[in-house]
Amino acid sequence: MTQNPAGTVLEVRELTKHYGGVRAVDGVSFSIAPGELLALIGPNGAGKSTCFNIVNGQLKPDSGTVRILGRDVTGVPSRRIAHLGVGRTFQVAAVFGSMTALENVQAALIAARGSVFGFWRPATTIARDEAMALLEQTGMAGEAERPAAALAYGDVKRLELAMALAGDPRLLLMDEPTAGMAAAKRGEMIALVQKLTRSRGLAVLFTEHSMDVVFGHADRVIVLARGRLIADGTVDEVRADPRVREVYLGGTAEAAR
Ligand SMILES: Nc1ncnc2c1ncn2[C@@H]1O[C@H](COP(=O)(O)OP(=O)(O)OP(=O)(O)O)[C@@H](O)[C@H]1O
Repeated sequence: MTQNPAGTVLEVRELTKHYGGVRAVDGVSFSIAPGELLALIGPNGAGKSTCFNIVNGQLKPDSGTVRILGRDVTGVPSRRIAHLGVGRTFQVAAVFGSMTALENVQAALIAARGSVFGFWRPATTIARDEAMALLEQTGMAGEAERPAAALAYGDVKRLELAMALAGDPRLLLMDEPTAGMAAAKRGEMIALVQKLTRSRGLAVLFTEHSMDVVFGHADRVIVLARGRLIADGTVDEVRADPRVREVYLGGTAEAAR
């Protein structure tokens, strides 16, 4: 098992959440260091969403702790977690369709900064250069002036990533970042996330169903099965783990390839 005792950004300890008799999450512990891209995987019903939603503050655990940058945020609501150095992207992209890509990122920067921008400045000039820089980093500079509603699906996901970076997060939580994308685009998207993880020293936790995405790009993989953490290691370690092969061979054989 791989451990990250030093410089931990996210530390999850003994998380448990039951629904009646169902142990959705059962004593799960893991951590993420800066510059690390960590995939959370597992078969259907394994507890991924429950675990992810406890970390992002949407759900309260029955027991256990979530620490972000050393601070106990267990049960702190998502809107407050966002102000503690955490960025998020969603399965269903959350952008304003009638606004341009640039305006969407400007709005995200304004939301992240609160009132630090002077009220006398016209809205269109606020944080324009920073917003453009984020669009450049996500390969979206060429689409800056297009309304978000007119963007291709993959570009909306890139825009959402640019917006999630607006608060200059240390931890990025991505719920199925490649959901709904064609195979080739999935690889491009996660390669971009991988590059940003390195260049910004981000800690990234992402859930993912595509094993090509996970095994091609994650630094570490944690595997849930029936609420329990059954593996935590590098791609090679996890792929070779007999328990992982067993749970996936019961459903899809893809993970064992
Ligand atoms: N609100 C709820 N009420 C009752 N049971 C729930 C609730 N949410 C999740 N569960 C149960 O908890 C278990 C874990 O569900 P969860 O959605 O976290 O798994 P998952 O790994 O994200 O699954 P999937 O890949 O299918 O999205 C499942 O047995 C599910 O039926």
